[in-house]
Amino acid sequence: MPPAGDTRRLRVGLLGGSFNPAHHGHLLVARQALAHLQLDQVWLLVSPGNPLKPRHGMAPLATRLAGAKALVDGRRIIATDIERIMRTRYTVDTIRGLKRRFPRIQFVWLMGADGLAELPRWRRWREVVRAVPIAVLPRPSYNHRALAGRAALMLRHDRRPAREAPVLADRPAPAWVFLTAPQTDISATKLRLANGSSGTA
Ligand SMILES: Nc1ncnc2c1ncn2[C@@H]1O[C@H](COP(=O)(O)OP(=O)(O)OP(=O)(O)O)[C@@H](O)[C@H]1O
Ligand SMILES: O=C(O)c1ccc[n+]([C@@H]2O[C@H](COP(=O)([O-])O)[C@@H](O)[C@H]2O)c1
Repeated sequence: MPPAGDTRRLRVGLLGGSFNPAHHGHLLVARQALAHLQLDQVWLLVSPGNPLKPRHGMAPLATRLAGAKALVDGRRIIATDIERIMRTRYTVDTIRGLKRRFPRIQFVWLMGADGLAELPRWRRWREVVRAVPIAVLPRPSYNHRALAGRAALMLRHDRRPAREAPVLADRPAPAWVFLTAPQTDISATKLRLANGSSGTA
């Protein structure tokens, strides 16, 4: 948190996800974002239901939220089901709702490289990009696909070098960076398979 008397606006990174279940890859991404982007907090937005993912195998929101809360410190990294409260599922609506509720916070959208590769499938994705700066975290086996994909190509003029990450939150959107950072190939899919669980247990 900024020191008392500091009038600098709070900088918050938003890591949206299913968290089915939450894992140490999420924690790594959140910690890297805090450090590289000089954020005050990261909020894990536990989704009521990713519009592109099947409902089958998706654990209840309360279970996924509890798992995410158990993983984080609840101070600089917090887990929230604010999308349930705002009744939003599409990111374009979530960001609009958050900016309305928290007009003084500077938000940055965070996602792994798989998110950048998938971005053109999101509802009104160009609007998302115009609404908030974006930081993409590297993820094994997705990085090349993401940087060679349609979103990266269409947004190439808005890409900022990774060394500008510390001021990304101050930049008007559209602006995005692809961070260089240590990577882990952990995924919720792998954990579900290892647990022999469909996610509903
Ligand atoms: N190992 C990882 N490295 C980088 N980013 C990650 C990693 N795991 C998850 N993320 C990012 O965290 C966000 C939420 O991910 P999500 O909850 O879907 O986890 P997941 O492991 O990708 O799940 P699943 O395997 O079920 O698709 C996404 O932006 C995703 O790219
Ligand atoms: O807005 C969309 O159309 C959209 C489509 C797919 C995924 N998202 C968001 O992307 C984030 C990552 O989702 P997930 O399930 O892959 O962890 C999460 O916040 C989702 O709500 C958003």
